[in-house]
Amino acid sequence: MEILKIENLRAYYITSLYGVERRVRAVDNVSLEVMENEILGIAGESGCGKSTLLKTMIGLIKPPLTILGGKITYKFDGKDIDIVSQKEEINNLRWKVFSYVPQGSMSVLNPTRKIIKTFEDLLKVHLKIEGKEEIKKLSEEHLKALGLPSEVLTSYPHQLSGGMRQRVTIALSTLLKPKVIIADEATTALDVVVQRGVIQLLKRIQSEFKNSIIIVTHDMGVHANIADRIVIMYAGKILEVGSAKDIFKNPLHPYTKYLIDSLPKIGDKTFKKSVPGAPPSLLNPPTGCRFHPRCGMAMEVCKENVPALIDVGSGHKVACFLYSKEAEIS
Ligand SMILES: Nc1ncnc2c1ncn2[C@@H]1O[C@H](COP(=O)(O)OP(=O)(O)OP(=O)(O)O)[C@@H](O)[C@H]1O
Repeated sequence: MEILKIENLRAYYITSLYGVERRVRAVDNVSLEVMENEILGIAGESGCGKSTLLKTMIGLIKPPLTILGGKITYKFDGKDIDIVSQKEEINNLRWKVFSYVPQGSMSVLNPTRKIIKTFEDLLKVHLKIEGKEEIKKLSEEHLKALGLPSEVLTSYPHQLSGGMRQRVTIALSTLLKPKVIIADEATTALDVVVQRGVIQLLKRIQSEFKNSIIIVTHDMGVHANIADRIVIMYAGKILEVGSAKDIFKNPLHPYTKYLIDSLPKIGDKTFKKSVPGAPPSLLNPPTGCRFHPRCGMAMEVCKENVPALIDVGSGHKVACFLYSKEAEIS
């Protein structure tokens, strides 16, 4: 069963300079389902719209970011809540239904307060728990369940290592047992050993609480380690979705093939080809398939029509005219 459904979402940054309107088409007609009890990875190069897609999922929609169409529906307690048309519901959903782990842990933890204070705020506001002893007990139990030392509660953020701070941030975001955890580049800027600790923590949370985790990173190595399914984004669109096994063993879209082929393999000393050309500007993206100017397989149709994202079997979806003639309806 799906817990979150995104349908035909268009989220643009609309600005105006000297009376001239600029539209950055960061998320352009994107549809996606997040299933219960899965780790979904969202991959793609810098600027392709990954963070914008996450922002819309958590209802962080402030100008210049504007939703021009589509739905973002959370399903819980037998209800469907579309946070585009029911913005006022976002505060009821945050922390309990979804929580967000942002890129830098220091932006969540107050540097002037001990960690326990941040746990306390969350428990007081959302669960109306006031007793200091009960707050301490619940916080300690939660950290213990996640294999983290409870001593961190009496520390200030600067007394912890970057990796521990990130893990504490993740622990905080799971304190109220949300059904969906949305993590933006949670492992970026951490060294590989610390990165492994964070990945293990996310996996442990998922197996413990059976919730869904959405993890955004450009690092395909992290996706290989953690994701059940992977979404490949390019220039504001989804080009491919599939199980991690399908994406790594049987990538279909020429762009995904480049991404996978460029990954280093032990013992393989062959030259790795990078994707030719540069990512397009989302102010004025190419017509047709947005990848066609960089694609070695491009055909005439790719220049004019936008390929629809089609299921080619077992939930493996691809938007490419090599696999289906169906074009997107705009
Ligand atoms: N506040 C903003 N105003 C205008 N354009 C923006 C704004 N924020 C992001 N963009 C543009 O939207 C597009 C998508 O950006 P986004 O941050 O979603 O990409 P990303 O894939 O998450 O990249 P990264 O991995 O570098 O964070 C980019 O072209 C970016 O320049």
